[in-house]
Amino acid sequence: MATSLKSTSTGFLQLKKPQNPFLHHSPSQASTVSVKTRLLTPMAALTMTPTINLSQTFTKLKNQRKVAFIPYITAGDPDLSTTAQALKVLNSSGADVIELGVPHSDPILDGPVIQASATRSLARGTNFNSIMSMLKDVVPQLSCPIVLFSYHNPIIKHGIENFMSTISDVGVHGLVVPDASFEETKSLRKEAVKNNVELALLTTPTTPIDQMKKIVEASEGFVYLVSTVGVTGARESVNEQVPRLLREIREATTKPVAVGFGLSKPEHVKQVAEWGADGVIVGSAIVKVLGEAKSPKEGLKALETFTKSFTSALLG
Ligand SMILES: O=P(O)(O)OC[C@@H](O)[C@@H](O)c1c[nH]c2ccccc12
Repeated sequence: MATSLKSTSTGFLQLKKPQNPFLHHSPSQASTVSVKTRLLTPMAALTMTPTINLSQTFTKLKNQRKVAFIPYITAGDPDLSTTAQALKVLNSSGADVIELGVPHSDPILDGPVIQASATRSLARGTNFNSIMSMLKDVVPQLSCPIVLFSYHNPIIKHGIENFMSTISDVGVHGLVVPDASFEETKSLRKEAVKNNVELALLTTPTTPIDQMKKIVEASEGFVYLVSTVGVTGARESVNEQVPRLLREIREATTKPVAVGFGLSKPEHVKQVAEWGADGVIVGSAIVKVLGEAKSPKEGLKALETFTKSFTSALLG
């Protein structure tokens, strides 16, 4: 039985477990880099599209009065080469930020769809290093920032400094560590900041107000509002508490707020956008379409159609 999310020091704690970059350049540096590249190797300049970071992305969208569409997929499901193509399909279908999950053997915050996805990916032999080499190749072809999702344990095993410099070097802009306690996020944030990686934190419907204020104060890039208690997974409807939760967060911070958990239909994301969210996150429903298709080719085709149903709902 998957563990449900409960509020704790960080934002949320699993019942089972008692605790809850991008060598990205600032625009001026980016233009320097692209100018240098253009002078040296014109072809490289064609693929070098220095993306902006999370905060800048949300500011750009706010100026355009747009709500960010943020899909989540598991790296390596059904395989890493399909993930590389899926990232490009998501980007070209209108994703504004992409969440990419590092598959974990014990994804206790995830529902059955993402748990199955992680299992398929791990069975293919996906690991942190193979994901990084895929990203090194693909990120320069994307115009939207990547937020890596990793459980806490693998980061500690890898070494926080090494983990942060590696993800920054391949062009990852943001990081979410959903099972890190608030205390644990402090050491993560220290290394993330050094590597220009924005560490986004999560708050839930059961996070005490004072704790939520600490979380939104420390969160970088955006605040992840988990819309409902429980684990990830498509729900029939969106929690009616979201407007109140958004109001409470808005009183505590001007940072952008993206809402996730359970959103699985275009009308869900439209509703959450109308409630004033700066971004909407869809994971399980997207993972299912891509990972459970009869073939990778069919999965990618279905992914494009499904993604466009969300992005057009947000434009409507
Ligand atoms: O799958 P859903 O219900 O659409 O929720 C988004 C979620 O999948 C994604 O943001 C995510 C994947 N794994 C997580 C673990 C914890 C919190 C969030 C996540």
